[in-house]
Amino acid sequence: MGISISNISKSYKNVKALQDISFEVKPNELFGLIGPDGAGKTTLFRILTTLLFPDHGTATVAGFDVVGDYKEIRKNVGYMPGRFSLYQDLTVEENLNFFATIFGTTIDENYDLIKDIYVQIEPFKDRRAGKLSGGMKQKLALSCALIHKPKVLFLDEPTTGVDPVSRKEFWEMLKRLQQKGITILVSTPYMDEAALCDRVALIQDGRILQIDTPKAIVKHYPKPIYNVRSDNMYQLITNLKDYEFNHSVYPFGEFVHYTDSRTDFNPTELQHYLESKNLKNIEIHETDATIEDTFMELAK
Ligand SMILES: Nc1ncnc2c1ncn2[C@@H]1O[C@H](COP(=O)(O)OP(=O)(O)OP(=O)(O)O)[C@@H](O)[C@H]1O
Repeated sequence: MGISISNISKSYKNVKALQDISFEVKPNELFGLIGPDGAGKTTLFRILTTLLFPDHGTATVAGFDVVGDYKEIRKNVGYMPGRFSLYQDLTVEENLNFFATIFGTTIDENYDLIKDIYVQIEPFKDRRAGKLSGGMKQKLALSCALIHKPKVLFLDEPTTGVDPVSRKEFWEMLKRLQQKGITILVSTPYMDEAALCDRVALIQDGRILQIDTPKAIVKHYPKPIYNVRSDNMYQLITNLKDYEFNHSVYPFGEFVHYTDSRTDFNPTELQHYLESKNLKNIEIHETDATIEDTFMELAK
C-alpha cells in the first residue's frame, strides 16, 4: 500500500518541472520530499493524486495506477494541498461535513481517526475557516484530508507559514497517523523537518539528488565542516570566498559553514589568513553536517 514512481517526467512548455523521477515509498512509511520552491514537489503531488498527467513514466499509489485507476486512487488517498484546500466562507464544521459528504461518509463514521486533531479546533466549529489562525487552518485541512480514512496521505508543505509550536505539534500528529497504518508522503522546504521522516528524497530542479534515511544522508557528507565566526560576518564571507582553498562557504545561522578543498586542511592556517585580513574574534570549530549541508553540497 505504498507508492511506486518510475521514470516520471513532466514539463510545462519549456520548464522541465520533473525530470525522470523514480523512487518508492514503502507501506506505512513517513517519507519526506525536501526541496526549495520550484523544485517540482507540487507537480509530483498532483501527478500522484491524479490531478495531472505525467508526460512520461508510470506511478502507482496503494497498488493503483495513477492514470488507469484514477477513481480508485481518489477513494484511497487524502491530499492536503499547499494552498486553497478549505472553503474560507464555510465554518469549520461545514468544511468537514462537505469533505465527508463528497466521499460518501460522515464525520461520526470516521471520527476516531481525526479525533486527536479535530478536538483542538472543535471549540471553534462555528467559526469561518477564513478567520482561523494558520495552525488551526492546517489542523482543519488535515482533518478534511483524513475524513474518508485514506490509506495514503499526501501533504504538500503543510507547515509553511505555521508557527514553530504548531509545526512541532503537527509532526507529532503525523507520527500518530503513521502508527494507525497510514502511508505518508510529505513535502517541506524546512530542512529541520527532514530529520523527523523515516526516509527523505532531496529534490531540486525536478531531479532527485539523494534518497536515504536522514541519519545516513548526514553520515555520508564527504568533508569535515567548520563553523566560522568573527566580528564582521559580511567581510568574513567575502574573505572566505576569496580564499584559494575554499570548497564551500555559506551563512549558517550565527556562523559561516566552511569546507576546504585540501585533505590535509589545518584550521590554524585559515585562522592566520583571516587575521591577515584584519578580522577580529575569529572562531573556527569543526561541526557536524546537517541535511541542509548535504543539500548545499549536492546542489553545487
Ligand atoms: N502551471 C504551470 N505552468 C508553467 N510552469 C509551472 C506551472 N506549475 C509549475 N510550474 C513550474 O514548474 C516548476 C516546478 O513547480 P512546482 O510547483 O512543482 O514546484 P514546488 O517544489 O512545489 O515549488 P512551490 O513550493 O514553489 O510550489 C517551477 O519552475 C514552476 O515555476
